[in-house]
Amino acid sequence: MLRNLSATLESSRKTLSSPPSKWRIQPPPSLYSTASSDPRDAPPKLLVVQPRLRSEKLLQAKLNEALCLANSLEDQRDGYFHTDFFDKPLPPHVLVQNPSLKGHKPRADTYFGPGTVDTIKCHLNAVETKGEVDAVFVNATLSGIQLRNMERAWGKPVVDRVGLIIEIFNAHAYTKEARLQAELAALSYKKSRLVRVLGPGGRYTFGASGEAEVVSARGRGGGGQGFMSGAGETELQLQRRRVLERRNYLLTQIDEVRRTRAVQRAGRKRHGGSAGHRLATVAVVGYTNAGKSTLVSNLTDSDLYSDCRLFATVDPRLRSAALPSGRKVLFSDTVGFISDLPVQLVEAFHATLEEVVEADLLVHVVDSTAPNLDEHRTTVLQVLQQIGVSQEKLQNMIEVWNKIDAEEECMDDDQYLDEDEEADETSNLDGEEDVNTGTLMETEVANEKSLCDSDVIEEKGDYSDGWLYEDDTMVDEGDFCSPSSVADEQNESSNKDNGVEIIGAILPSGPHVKTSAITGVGLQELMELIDKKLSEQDKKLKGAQVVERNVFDRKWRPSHTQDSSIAVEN
Ligand SMILES: Nc1nc2c(ncn2[C@@H]2O[C@H](COP(=O)(O)OP(=O)(O)OP(=O)(O)O)[C@@H](O)[C@H]2O)c(=O)[nH]1
Ligand SMILES: [Mg+2]
Repeated sequence: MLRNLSATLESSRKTLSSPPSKWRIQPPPSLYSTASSDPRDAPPKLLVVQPRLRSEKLLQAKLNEALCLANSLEDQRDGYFHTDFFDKPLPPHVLVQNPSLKGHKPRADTYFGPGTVDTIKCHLNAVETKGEVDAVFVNATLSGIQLRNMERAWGKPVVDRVGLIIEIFNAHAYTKEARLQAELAALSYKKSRLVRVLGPGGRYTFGASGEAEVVSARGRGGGGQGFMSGAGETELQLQRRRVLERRNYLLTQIDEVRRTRAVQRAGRKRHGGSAGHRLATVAVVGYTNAGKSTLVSNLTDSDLYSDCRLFATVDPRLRSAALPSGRKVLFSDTVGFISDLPVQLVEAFHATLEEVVEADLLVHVVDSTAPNLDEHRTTVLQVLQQIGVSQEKLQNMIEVWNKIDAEEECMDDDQYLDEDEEADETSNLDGEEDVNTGTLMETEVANEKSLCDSDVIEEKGDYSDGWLYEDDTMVDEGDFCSPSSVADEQNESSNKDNGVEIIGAILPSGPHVKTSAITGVGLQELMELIDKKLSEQDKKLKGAQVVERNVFDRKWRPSHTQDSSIAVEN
């Protein structure tokens, strides 16, 4: 399924002595178009399948994010992306019934019910007549079995949310450190999704592709138990061993990276500062696309890569700047977070995220134009807690609401829209936007709807700075509950086990500073606040050191009586 996963497994295979051909790992079907020999020439075109959510606002935000994710998958060449994000056409997409709603559970075999599976197939066929789709992206977390069954049903590679995010990390990683970590994440993801499939030559094997019925991810069904079990189990073990061997190799390499980073950090702290200060590091964190890189670039007068595609930054960067007091500090620009951030990524990117944990001060950049801003803030805090940032640092964190220039624009637009609607209630924004984005037009959508008569399915035109619009007529309002129940809908699992209450206590009621990283508004204020917080910290630290030194002195300096007793003994 995933191109990088297949490369990973292929390389792990090569590290072993050549196994019998029957044990070869099935290369997963590629997300990338088969027409192009070099996948970097043609980023894959994905059909986005978005399960419905109870709240319209959340649905709009999630669909928008899913479309951005789908368009963000592109390999870097020489450190650059070769297509402009805004030149990319909007990926085709469908809204379907959410199997988790109404208290139901998603099906174990296909996630969606049979009606929805057929509807998506039908829609895929319609879109495919235009030669538009390489793979299907389902914006949910799927098991290996569900992925394989969907691939069989739709005849296309299928990727879920976790898989796509990991794939994007792999595509965007440029430095050795980021590549190692992204590969490790891909391996961990892969390991939990080995399934039994029918490979070429009619043999059952464990891998990420194949045609036949998935029997079990645990290798049951081969007969017998333990060593006496069937051949399938042995193959699964073999696959797992290969994955484990590669994993161990990657972990060793990443450990080297961590050690190097730790030495560099210690060196910076000891020697880097000026005027008696240690060189403090300020880590800039936040949801992906919040404007972290743009902000760091502007604060440090540098030129970090920033882009509307998600996870534009996977390779962390440090840049220095002078605060208003003249004190020199380092700003660390790092990977952005996202809701349902794959746990494999958090674990694999430990070395990179350690910079955040070890930073002297955190600046949390929030995209103030995001309709689900609170969800973004909570997600970031959850991840920070997950990676082990101390409560003290979280409480001392500066929250910056960025893109206030766009916020104003949005407000202007809203005003304009209201006036427009009043003037002409029949005007339809979707139609206009569809022309611009080159996606399915309303009429075409209508035709497809007649083709696909079962289930809920929908097409919308714009996503770049807009969301779904009010006329979302296919929505069954009866399915929806009050907005208060929305937060735990998409992220049920992530909210459940994390300290939501603790997060509520940490979250400031509003921003400390409002900025526009593009126009420079609020940046001076931010620098002053950073300066103030760091000098406060220094004072606290100095106090602590004085106490420590006194203790140290008392402990080790021998008293007069001790001296004399030693003299006597001598
Ligand atoms: N209007 C406006 N756009 C901004 C502002 N800051 C950043 N952007 C835009 O937002 C997009 C994302 O910016 P980045 O700096 O790449 O965001 P990021 O948080 O580093 O994103 P990742 O690295 O992908 O996590 C880019 O297109 C920026 O031009 C701002 O203050 N105003
Ligand atoms: Mg960035």
